[in-house]
Amino acid sequence: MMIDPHLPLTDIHRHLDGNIRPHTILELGRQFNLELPADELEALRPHVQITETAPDLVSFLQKLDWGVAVLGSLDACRRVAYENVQDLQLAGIDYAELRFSPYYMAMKHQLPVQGVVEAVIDGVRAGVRDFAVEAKLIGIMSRTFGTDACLRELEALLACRDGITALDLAGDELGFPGSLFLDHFRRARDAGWHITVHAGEAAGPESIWQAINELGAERIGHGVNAVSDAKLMDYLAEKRIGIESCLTSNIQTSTVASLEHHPLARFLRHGILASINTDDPAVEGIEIGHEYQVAAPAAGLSAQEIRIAQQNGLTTAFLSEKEKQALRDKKAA
Ligand SMILES: O=c1[nH]cnc2c1ncn2[C@@H]1O[C@H](CO)[C@@H](O)[C@H]1O
Ligand SMILES: [Zn+2]
Repeated sequence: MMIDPHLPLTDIHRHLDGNIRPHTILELGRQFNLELPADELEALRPHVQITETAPDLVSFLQKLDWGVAVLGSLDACRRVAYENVQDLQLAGIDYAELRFSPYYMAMKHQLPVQGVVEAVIDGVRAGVRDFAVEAKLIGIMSRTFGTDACLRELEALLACRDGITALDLAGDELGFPGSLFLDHFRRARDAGWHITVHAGEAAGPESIWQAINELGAERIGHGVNAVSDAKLMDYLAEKRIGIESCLTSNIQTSTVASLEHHPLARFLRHGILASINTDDPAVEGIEIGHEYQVAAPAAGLSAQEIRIAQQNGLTTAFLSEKEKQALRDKKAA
């Protein structure tokens, strides 16, 4: 029993556009008359789910493409957002930060980017009402499509700034370094948003320093390559910068060779506020329970360390102290 039932279970690194159900991909494909690589579930699965380790991050990310390719209308975006909240309930998650890239979702069918943001906010709001879980939204800029596309999605997100809690940067970290996005993040900070950045996943520790010092990151997505920089390890602990670890994802992207080599246990033993999260559950074919029950023990975490990681998820969540306490009280009862 690796999940403490008396503590809130969180998932603070979870892409809603990386968690589109294969069954929904089939249905939307039919609805919009789209050519899919297969027309039944088992044959579709290898096209939308990782079946063997991808050689690198960018190859892994291609598996997300069919999910967004079937988003033929804003209603489809709303549906996918709504189903994502139902998935939280099914997984036993009490609180999640769901992240999404509106430009990536809009791209294939040239949907209005701001319309996508509104549809996602709407779908999540309906889901939270119907499924009795808590969720907040993080806007993603997909660096892979360049600085101009990122500006477009930033502006669409800013138009709905009250429905969004934080800004993130995801996609091809090696091809598009954080230094290209200084102005984008200045505007996000001015809007009063929290900041988290995918860093130190494909690139080295310098990318993590850059995210903290130049982009204003309060948390780091993945951050695996921090282990090679002792000063950075100290800094992360001292400044209480959260590391959003995603164990299975890091194996599937070939970021880490195997779970026993994953740095999460070293982060925790160093006093870093690292947490356990899914990343892209439908694409990975896992859920949060698997990360706690199977992946974390395989990564060398003791039961007590897993419990600390569970606490760290709430500690580093983009919530007020009052909101965190309300979640704790609900579980302790
Ligand atoms: O593990 C990851 N590392 C970096 N970027 C990611 C990861 N998973 C998904 N995305 C990126 O996030 C956006 C969709 O939310 C897309 O840009 C996708 O490529
Ligand atoms: Zn991610």
